[in-house]
Formats: sequence, C-alpha cells, structure tokens
Amino acid sequence: QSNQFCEAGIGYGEVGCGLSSSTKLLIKGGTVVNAHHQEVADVYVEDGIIVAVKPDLKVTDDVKVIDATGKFVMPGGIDPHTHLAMEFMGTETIDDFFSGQAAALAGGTTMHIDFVIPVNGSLIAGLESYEEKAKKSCMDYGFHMAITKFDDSVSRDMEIMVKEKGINSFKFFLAYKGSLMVNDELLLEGLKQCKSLGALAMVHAENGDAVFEGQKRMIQLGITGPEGHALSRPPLLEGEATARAIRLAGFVNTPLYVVHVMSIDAMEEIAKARKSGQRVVGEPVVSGLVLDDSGLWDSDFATASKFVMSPPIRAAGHNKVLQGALSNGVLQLVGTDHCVFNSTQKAFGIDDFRKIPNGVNGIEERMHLVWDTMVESGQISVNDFVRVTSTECARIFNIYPRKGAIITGSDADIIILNPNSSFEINAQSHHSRTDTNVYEGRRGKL
Ligand SMILES: NC(=O)NCCC(=O)O
Ligand SMILES: [Zn+2]
Repeated sequence: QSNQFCEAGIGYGEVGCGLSSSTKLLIKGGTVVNAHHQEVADVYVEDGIIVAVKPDLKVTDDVKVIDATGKFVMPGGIDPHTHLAMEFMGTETIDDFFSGQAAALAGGTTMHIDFVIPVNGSLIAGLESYEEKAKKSCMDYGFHMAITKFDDSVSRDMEIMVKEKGINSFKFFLAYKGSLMVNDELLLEGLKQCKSLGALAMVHAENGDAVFEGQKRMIQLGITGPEGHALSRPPLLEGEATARAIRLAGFVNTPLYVVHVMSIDAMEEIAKARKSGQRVVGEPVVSGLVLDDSGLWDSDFATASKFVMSPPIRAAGHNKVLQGALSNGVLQLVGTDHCVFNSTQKAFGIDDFRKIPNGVNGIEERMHLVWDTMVESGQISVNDFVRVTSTECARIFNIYPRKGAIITGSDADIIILNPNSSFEINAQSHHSRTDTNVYEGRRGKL
C-alpha cells in the first residue's frame, strides 16, 4: 500500500513503506559480478531479496523482466564514510538523510555508514538524535560512533552501543582541537575499550595541536584565504598522526581503521604496518584519489572554498600514488567523507580560512569516479571494483544490507534498483543540495 511519504522516500523501514508489497523481478542475461567471480546469469529477486542466481532461469508471467544483456549486474555500492545532517563548525551539512541518500542512489550507492556525533559527550543522546535524523531515509544505512571524550560513562555507553545497538566501530578525531579532538591518553583508553568489546577503532589522523600552530602561523603571515587551509596542515602532520595511531593500536594490540587517507605520508605508514603483520585498514576517499589541490589556489573564494576539507586535498602526485596503493591492496576500500556545505556556509570563512566549514561532496559520484579512474585505466578489475566500492565494507563492518539492492550498468547505461522502497530514482537524478560540487562535469561513464 502506497502513501505519500513512502513515495517521497520518507519513512523508509516503517511499516507500509514499500517493504510489504510483493514484487518479483528477473534481471536477465547480464554479467553478474562479485568480488571474486563473474559469469553470465539471471538474477531472480523476490520482495527485494535475491532468491536465485543461475543461467536461463524460467519464471512465470507475473514476474517483471529486465533485460541486462551486455550489462554488468553488481551489488549496490556501500559508502563507509558519510556525514549527513551533521552539526559541524557552527552550522549543519545541507544534505540530510533524504537528499544525501537520494543522491547516493542516483550514483549507484545503496547503503552508507554515517558517523553519530555524541551530544555533550553522551553516546546515547547522540544516537537518539541521529535516529531521529535518519527517519527521512530512503535506503539502507548504518552508524559508526564518534568518541569525543572518555570517562566511565562513555566507556559504559560504548558497551551499550556494541551489545544493544549494533554499532561496532568508534572513531577518534586526532584533529579539530577544541571541539572533536581527543588526546593520546583518551585515545589509549578508547583503544583499550574497543579491544575489550571486539569493536573496530577508527581514526581521523592529523596532529591537531600542530595544525592549530600551523593555522596561527598562516594568519600571522597574512594568509587568510583557502590556500592557508592546505598550508597549515601539510602531509607531514597526517603522516605523524597516522604513525602514532598505528603504534598505539599496536601497543594495545587492537585493529585500526584509518579514515580518509589523503597523503603518501599516511599511506606509507599503513603500508609499513601491514607489511609487519599489523591489522590496519586504510580508506582513501574519492576526493583524495581523483583531485589535486589546484582548486584550493583558485583566486575566486567561492571556487577555492569548495575544496576545503580535512585532511586537505593534496598536491598532484599524492592522488596517483593513492590509486596505486588501492590497486595493490595497501588501501582496501573507497569512501567519500560526503560532508556538504553550500556556498553561503562556505562564505563564513571569507576573511579567515579557519572558519570555512570543512567538507566536500561525493556520495553520488563515488561509483562513477572509481570506475573511470581505476577500472577504465586498467588499474583494477571489475571484481576489484565490487570489492573496493561495496563488499569489503560489508566484510569489515559486518554489514548485511537488509535487501538485495542491485545496480546494473554498462559503459553508457546504469539502472539502479532500490527494491527497499517505492522511491524511484535513476542515474539522471541529482538530489544533492550542493552548489559546491567539486566534481562538476565529471559524471563518468558507468
Ligand atoms: N573531512 C571533513 O573535512 N569534514 C568532515 C569531518 C571529518 O570527517 O573530518
Ligand atoms: Zn569524515
């Protein structure tokens, strides 16, 4: 039974929102791809669940058939790193759980994992707030939890998150001094608690004290524009924090996930640790893989400020090396850090780069850009594409998307099926509310 909120995608997961209606679907004759294998086969889907994958399946007349001959049939993308409806730097991201997810679906991503930010340090209050925000959802999502302070109550809340709320990953910000940052003592406590709960510790790896110093230096030199953002937090500070977090995780003997690896410096620390046998996961994001810092140096503030994110988009060369690290397995999966502010919000920092809200878009473009940059260039196979955009994320975070969301695509065509809701969308739709798109004109061929 349809209702207007279901049509708009709002109320996803609630009774009566498309989940109960019975649908039978056959995706016929495509090349079905997973992370290990590909073969020409039919995919039979009932009520959004994949029931059979076999060549030449025979079905009854009530089954809707989609001809996928000459196309790939792949799992929907999973974005491991997003910030929808996030309150940050005195404002809130303009993509919420509806507009951000609609944009994701348009680009072939059918699940994402967002970061709950605690309210006054309380994980429970933070989760309640994000559960409220997520009521607008139109696709699968999950949560990581940020840890912004540490005491007995946070420690207890972490246990509740793991044992009762299904949250098994906790992020520690080593940057953003004075707001989200934790010091080494708190990081160590958090790592110990992650170990005892069997949860995965994640880090935003930049040395926040040194960044603070770098920012002061820039302002003293009279550098107030967006280029000051990159100059104040060089790769060196990302490398240092990555190395420190890796060593502390090694000291506690717990696995570590490094989010948005943006520099050669950070990547090399991860490579070294992995070579020595330490369990470290490295996540590049599309901005770091395909962009360079030239936009930050544009003389037009509105253009340059679009590219402000942390860690910064690095000078040309880092991107190519990160692509290589993704293709040889030193880095394992691709996120976006989708964290969108519009031009009015970016203008808060017109006189001082420290006030430009940090973040760029990507949730809609990720699949296309990874395809174009990595598959079309021959750096990774189609199976690797599935692994780095979808299944590796599911494996690391123990995710079971509720329903079998699928995309089918070829060079010229993409069909996105979101059997979870009655909300219909296709690759021509653009729903991100951004007017600060850093990938303008780079829609890709997938
Ligand atoms: N990355 C960024 O610039 N904004 C989002 C917050 C974070 O992940 O650091
Ligand atoms: Zn982030």
